[in-house]
Amino acid sequence: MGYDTSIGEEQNRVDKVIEEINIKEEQLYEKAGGLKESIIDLRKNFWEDVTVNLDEPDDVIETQASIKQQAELLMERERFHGEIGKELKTLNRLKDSPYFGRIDFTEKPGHENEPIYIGIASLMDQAEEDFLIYDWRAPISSLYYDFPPGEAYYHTMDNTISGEISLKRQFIIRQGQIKGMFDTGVTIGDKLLQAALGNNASTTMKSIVATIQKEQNKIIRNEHSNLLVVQGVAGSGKTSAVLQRIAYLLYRFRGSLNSENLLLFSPNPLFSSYIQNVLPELGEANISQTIFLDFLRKGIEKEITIESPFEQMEFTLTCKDAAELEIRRNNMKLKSSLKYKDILDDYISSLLIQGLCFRNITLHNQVLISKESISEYFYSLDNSFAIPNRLELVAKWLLKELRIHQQKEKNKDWVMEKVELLEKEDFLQAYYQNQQVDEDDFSLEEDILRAEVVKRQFAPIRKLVRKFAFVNTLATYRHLFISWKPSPVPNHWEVISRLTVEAISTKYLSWEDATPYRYFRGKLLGDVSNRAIRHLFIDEAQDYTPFQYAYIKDSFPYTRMTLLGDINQAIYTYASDENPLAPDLVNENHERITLTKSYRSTKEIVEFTKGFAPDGEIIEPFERAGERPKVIKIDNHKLLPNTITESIQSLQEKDFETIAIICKTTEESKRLYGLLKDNIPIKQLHEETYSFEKGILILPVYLAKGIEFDAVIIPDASNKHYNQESDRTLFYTACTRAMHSLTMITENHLCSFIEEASTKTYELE
Ligand SMILES: Nc1ncnc2c1ncn2[C@@H]1O[C@H](COP(=O)(O)OP(=O)(O)OP(=O)(O)O)[C@@H](O)[C@H]1O
Repeated sequence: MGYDTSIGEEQNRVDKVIEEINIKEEQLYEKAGGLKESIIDLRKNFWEDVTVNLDEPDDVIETQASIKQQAELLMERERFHGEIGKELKTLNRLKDSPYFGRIDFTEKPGHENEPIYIGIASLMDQAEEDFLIYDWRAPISSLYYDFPPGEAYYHTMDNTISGEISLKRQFIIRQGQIKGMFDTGVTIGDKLLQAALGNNASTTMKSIVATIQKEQNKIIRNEHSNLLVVQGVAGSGKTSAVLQRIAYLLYRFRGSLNSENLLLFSPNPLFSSYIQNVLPELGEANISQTIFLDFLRKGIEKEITIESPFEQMEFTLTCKDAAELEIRRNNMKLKSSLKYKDILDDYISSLLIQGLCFRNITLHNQVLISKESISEYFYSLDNSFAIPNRLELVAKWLLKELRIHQQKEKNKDWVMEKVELLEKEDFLQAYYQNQQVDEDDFSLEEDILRAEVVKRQFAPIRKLVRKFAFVNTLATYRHLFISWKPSPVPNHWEVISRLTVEAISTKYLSWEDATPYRYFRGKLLGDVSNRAIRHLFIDEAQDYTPFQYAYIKDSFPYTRMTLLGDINQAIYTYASDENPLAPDLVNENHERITLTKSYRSTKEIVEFTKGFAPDGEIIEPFERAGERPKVIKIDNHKLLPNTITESIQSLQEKDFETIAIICKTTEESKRLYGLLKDNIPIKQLHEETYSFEKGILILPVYLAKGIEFDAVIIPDASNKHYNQESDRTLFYTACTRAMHSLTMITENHLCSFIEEASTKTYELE
């Protein structure tokens, strides 16, 4: 029998739990206070408590040990202080809302029926015997997510425990008061989910712990897959699930895994800030996030300009010159492919014998060591050694040569000029560093100062040599298109070569060349694989080309990966029609989870977008009602600003707070912004926008990836604007950003995608 308690009794329990929390909090404050004083004391008296004696070697060792011991003590206390702070924060959160779920579970056979309350963290009673609250990530809590009332089981580390759930209850508790309580039936009762999804959009993503769905729970709790691939339709909770997964892994492997071991690749800076609250809300530290462009940038010379994926997209969507576009597309297609990786590998092998380009080593524009002599030295070394190993030997040789040059330079005139420019402190430092100087011997003094000046001039050169800066990787890459012929020669190789050489000559890398170049550079200079990152999460994985994905795998060979994406939203299809989510491309061992239910948008919006989604038949809407999407036809483009303004007014009357005008390109978004900005308070979002406020926003679709808004207006849904098959995923992505309302405006003809949707699924005005 379950404890079918009434709301009054449940509130009593909440009050009691809060009392316990208060007591715990008090105790922690006391501990923290005492600890803080002891840390301050320790810091103050650090040197007094250390035995310092440097007379004999043994004493030195003892002194070192004593310092180390004292430092460790301090660090340990500080760490403990940090942990208390974290615990206090969690208690504070629990005080507001101690839990969101309860299940009454009877373990078979003949066990007692036990109510289990689930919240964002565990809490024990004062005797440390019973759990007042179970962490949502505890093994037993999975019952709440995986089963309706009835037979159920969960896995512990080494066992499976079966039993029966007699009650399943959801709570909404705010400021310690129960605001809602629902007993759920056979389906996880989604009153709570209904309520959560019906809310207005927020400018930062929220955690979904209270309403995780069974399929999402599989993603969150997956522990054994080295590669987990999630294909989930728009709004199916991929991003939400991956963030809860991170929190789960940090909890499950606490002690051996921390936030520095995890890395998330996100689609744009706006998205990064959009999700930044979720982990702290769950009491976990944020993990590192980066956009792929920034990740590449770190390994490419600073003086090279790299095109961003958005610039590439903007070019493709706005280029009016068909021939130029064709060449560029061919370039993208080749350089996105694994075939191109093979070409690079062949070229790299050929460089073992000849062709590597070097740079002169110069001082004040005078060549000290010429590139020809570096090349000669390099190619005199045993060619069975890998290139990076040979470069290591070249660097050693160069450093030795530089020492000889340094000696020679010392007596030149320019050195004396620089000596005179030395600052007083530098002067003294150089002078006294050399203690055996005879103070009356001026020639020795000059010698020391000259040596100091030359050493300083050579220091940056030596540093660059250690970094192999004497190898000109960009020129070597360029030569691939000038003096080398791949075999077999790929289609359009000649025009592709011309295009690439032209760009590289101005130190510009197109987005399609950025990853291949980074890969190439790594192979020449010797990339060390990243061992610190134990889990890598790639959101919007469908937007990575096969080459990029192969490069990522190469860079993180020991890392577990979770790829999340949606083939329907593959907006870079013009560059590559293969993507890393496609089953035939992921040929290594992996586990695949498919999410088909869409939670973000109302049923009406999902029914409409399903009509033209590339893989539409599998999309299921969540039962949340709203108005049908609206298509407004105008006869003249001059009416557009007014039509948009009127739509916004009517949306605001319905209390929608975040209204996004989603354009196809930045060009369109700039133009429209110009037309609207004097009439309505509107914010334009661009590639460098890092956060946004509620209100009226205008942005291109590729920056809206992963984000959602109360209402979306598509200002030009005509067949002139969305006219290519490759526009389908763009249009689908734009429409699926809407939670509650979708409006499309078109002059003349509707785009073919709308026409593919059943006319019953939208309203035509
Ligand atoms: N189990 C859930 N409980 C509550 N809300 C949920 C749940 N799953 C998804 N949502 C909500 O649905 C919306 C979409 O989720 P999310 O952004 O994670 O989906 P996605 O699959 O990454 O979408 P897209 O691919 O379209 O960017 C969010 O508002 C999220 O909070």
